[in-house]
Amino acid sequence: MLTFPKADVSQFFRTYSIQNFAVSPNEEQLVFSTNLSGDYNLWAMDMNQRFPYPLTSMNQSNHGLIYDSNNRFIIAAFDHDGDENAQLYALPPEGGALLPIQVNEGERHMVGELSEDGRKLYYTSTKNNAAFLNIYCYDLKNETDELLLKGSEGATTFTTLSPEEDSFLLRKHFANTHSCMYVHRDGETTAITPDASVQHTVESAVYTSNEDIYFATTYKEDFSYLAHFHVQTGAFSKVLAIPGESIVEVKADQASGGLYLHSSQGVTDKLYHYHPENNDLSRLHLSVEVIDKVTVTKAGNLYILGRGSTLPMNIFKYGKDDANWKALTDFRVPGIPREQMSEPATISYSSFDGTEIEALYFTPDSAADNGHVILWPHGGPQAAERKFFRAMFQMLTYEGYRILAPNFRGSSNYGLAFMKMVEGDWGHGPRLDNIAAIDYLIDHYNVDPDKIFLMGGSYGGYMALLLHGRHPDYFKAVIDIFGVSNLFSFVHSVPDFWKPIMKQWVGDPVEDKERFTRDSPITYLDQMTKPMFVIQGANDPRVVKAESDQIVDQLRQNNAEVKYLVLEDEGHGFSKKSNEMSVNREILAFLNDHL
Ligand SMILES: CC(=O)N[C@@H](C)C(=O)N[C@@H](C)C(=O)O
Repeated sequence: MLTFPKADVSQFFRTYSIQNFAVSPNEEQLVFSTNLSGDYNLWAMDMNQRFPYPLTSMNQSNHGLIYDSNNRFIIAAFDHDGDENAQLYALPPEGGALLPIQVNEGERHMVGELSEDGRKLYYTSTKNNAAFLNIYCYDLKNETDELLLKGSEGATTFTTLSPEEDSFLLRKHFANTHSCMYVHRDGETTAITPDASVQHTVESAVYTSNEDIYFATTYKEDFSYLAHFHVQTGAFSKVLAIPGESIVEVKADQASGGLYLHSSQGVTDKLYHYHPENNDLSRLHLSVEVIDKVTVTKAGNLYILGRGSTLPMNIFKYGKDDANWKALTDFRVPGIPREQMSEPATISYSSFDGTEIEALYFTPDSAADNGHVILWPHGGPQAAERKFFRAMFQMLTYEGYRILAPNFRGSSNYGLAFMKMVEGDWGHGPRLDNIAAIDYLIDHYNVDPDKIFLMGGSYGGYMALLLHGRHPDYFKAVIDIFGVSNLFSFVHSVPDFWKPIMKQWVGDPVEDKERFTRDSPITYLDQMTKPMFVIQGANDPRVVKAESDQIVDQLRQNNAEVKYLVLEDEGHGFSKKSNEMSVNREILAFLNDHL
């Protein structure tokens, strides 16, 4: 009877996101960081009532959240307008004024854990050790701060406290594909894998008793598996591998004596319950495609934060009686049911050297299809494009665009060896994997080679710039969102605690001068002939504004067509709804102008 108007761009951004959550130990309250009011704040819901109420009004992103085990207060970390310098505060469960716990301008703090009595806060900070970080313990009663461990060799972070609080686990980050975990007891620091000098990762670890540690590692394997370390004897053993999957998160289920294992495989995740005692592994069905966080309470209740290609981030509780997930939040896209959104196809192609690459391909409804493809190289680069909701992708497919997102070599979730393939090769193999993705689509999916756009953020922005400079004929127009433009300046401008990993990750500007020149987009200014749109957050600490400034300045000196948008109150992403909406409106307008 009634015909409603087509959705406006903004409708896709009228869904909200969740950065983090915590459940009160008595399970009466759920606390979460969401941009429900437009900017990120902490909100809460009483479990018996489930209507959200605000706890904070500071309008900043959350970088850590823990609840006192006696339900008296919450510890939370917030940065300022995207600068990622998280400061630590305490607040009452009812919300209100924040009590500063560690607020040191220009420093970054990472929340660790609270002692069982809620008196001691273990945390990591850049203060006094910007490159390797330090681990501290702050006494909330006496207001005294104790240095527990000075970081060295790689960024050193606190991870877990032992049940008797006489030891803790710490992680050293030597590279994204080389990070080891150590147990620190009686002044001694011991690796929980047999040889820390062998390149491998330790992803996640839990104490199941004061002497038993279960963790996920790639030690001498390509895919991460479950391992065990006995603190007293120092014995390491491999416990369980799931073929083709990487175990990325391990959570103890004290109530059953078992473990929850979160595994990843390419573009999706899986969840298992495992009993080390009887080796019993059972898979839980999921209500999401990708899990962002798993929490298990003392009573044994399981909560997850997760999302899917057509499902915005939501928090779910697992019902053990009916083996079903109950949604505690209900973020959705107003007016657009999930069936009307684009569910991507997972495709696989052989790249220039025979390496098999997986990609997600989003297509619009055939009536809306404008025949144009947007190539989206993801960021990281040691991350992956997965089946997680992106309002921008759903908005663009609704508007008629197809999106191709390849998990080029170097992407995570395909094994350690694949992830290593981008190290010291930022601009050759991954670039050609992106070109092979387009060629594959042209050959197999009836795509017109004259209808291809290019857009990416961060490393994806770097790749968009590089592809533009080296393969301009492939693309109609290019959007770079906080992309690296110059490897020489990038390696010096990243946060100090990233610097120890730069040599393995990107290379050495002196030894690898020739490769840095060849792989820096700024080398190819003269070939950047297509219309460009560059977007940058002024406070971005990862890819600093100077990366975008320099390429825009030089392109303009070359009389190239380049539009430049700087967001003064953002960092590495768009945390404020008003910014997210206006940026996406401009992205759509730019693409439509160059159809
Ligand atoms: C050290 C590291 O790998 N950082 C990534 C998470 C990251 O932020 N990379 C940037 C360059 C990006 O592509 O997002």
